[in-house]
Amino acid sequence: MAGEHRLLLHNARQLVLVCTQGEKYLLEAGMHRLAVLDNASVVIGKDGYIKAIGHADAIHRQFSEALFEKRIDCSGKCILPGLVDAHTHPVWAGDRVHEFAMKLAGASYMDIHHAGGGIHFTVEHTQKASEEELFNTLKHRLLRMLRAGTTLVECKSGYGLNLETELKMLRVIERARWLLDCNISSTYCGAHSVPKGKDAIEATDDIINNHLPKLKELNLNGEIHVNNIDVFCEKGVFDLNCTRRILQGGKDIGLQINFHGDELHPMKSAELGAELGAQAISHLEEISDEGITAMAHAKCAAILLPTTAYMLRLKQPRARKMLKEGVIVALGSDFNPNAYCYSMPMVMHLACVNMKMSMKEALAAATINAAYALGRSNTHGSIENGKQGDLIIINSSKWEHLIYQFGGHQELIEYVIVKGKVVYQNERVMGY
Ligand SMILES: N=CN[C@@H](CCC(=O)O)C(=O)O
Ligand SMILES: [Zn+2]
Repeated sequence: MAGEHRLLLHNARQLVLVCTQGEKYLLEAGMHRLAVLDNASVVIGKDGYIKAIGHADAIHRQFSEALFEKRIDCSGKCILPGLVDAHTHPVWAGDRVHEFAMKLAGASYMDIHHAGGGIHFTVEHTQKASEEELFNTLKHRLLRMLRAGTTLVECKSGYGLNLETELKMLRVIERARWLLDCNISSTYCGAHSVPKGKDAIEATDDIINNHLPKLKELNLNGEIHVNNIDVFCEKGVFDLNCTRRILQGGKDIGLQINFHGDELHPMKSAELGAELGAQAISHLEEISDEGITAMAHAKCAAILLPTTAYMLRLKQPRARKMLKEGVIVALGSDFNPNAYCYSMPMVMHLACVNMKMSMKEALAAATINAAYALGRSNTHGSIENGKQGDLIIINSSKWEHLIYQFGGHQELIEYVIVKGKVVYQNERVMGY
């Protein structure tokens, strides 16, 4: 096929498509059939979208007359879809390494929270930080995620709690959306904690009467583009009733519901999310059997966060039961000052070891299903014709090494490509 194209990736040992029929998500059986082509090539057009996928010889013949801005020889290597991180809190100031020490010494997450630390500590520092400072740290964090293979990431606000700081955080996320290479799904999380000086009902009223109307106005005039609404539905934070009011208010202004639920205590968050038509619920360590059934019927994705369960020594979410019952299981890093991990390859490894998922399941959960959780699986999460050309190339002849080599992604990932453009190429130590 003659003409000009942006990128040819040719002769990969394995090309991991994930799926081939435009599936919006994969359930357990579909995850087990994860689509992989041997000795294959991919073409990405000038518009950044995938134009052709096939066996290397066939693509070579089909495109023998074509011009490419760039060609990459992938012999002996694997191509995978860019990873999707469905849950992060990347905008904040002030680290919490001192709290890590407290937790190692036996303090629980809620002990620290109720003593005024945890989210409150981060809120204090984030309220004082300038927009510039927050943007610079966000940029640095998103670049680290990109180097670990993440090309679509959900970014939450939630360390402002007051309208002014929540908007500051959302503007910072908006700036990153325009200036940086990775794709962003933006989440308003003003109900991440009850602000000091208010109770949960007063905070809920403030969100509904003041925050949401302002978000609606700014979304309509294009100043920001918020995609999702989030609440921390937890004992001692926002109860089921406050959560319901806030999420319904967000849905009424056109936001997708994607919230924290059933993490530390059973709250019936899963049942509520299914009833409200939530796109996704995160954590779910304490989900009930009825909640699992309800989420499966509602096609509400479960975003499981292996780093948090590991770091806080919580019981693991019941991934196997969720998969068996037909829940759409996705993964996220939960990057935040409590769970400081950028790396989806490490998240997949933890999901396999601690949640008993297979490597195929973990990859599907970190690609097509994570994209579904963000409402983006029509354009992201698999390598299929017409989808955005977001890919990673790893220096291994078996794709599973990306999960198997715990912490090895920095050496393994050789290229990260967004819309057919190389946005990261691993540096080589010269002379070796
Ligand atoms: N659980 C609530 N939110 C975050 C933690 C935020 C924080 O501790 O700063 C989470 O998903 O793990
Ligand atoms: Zn979170």
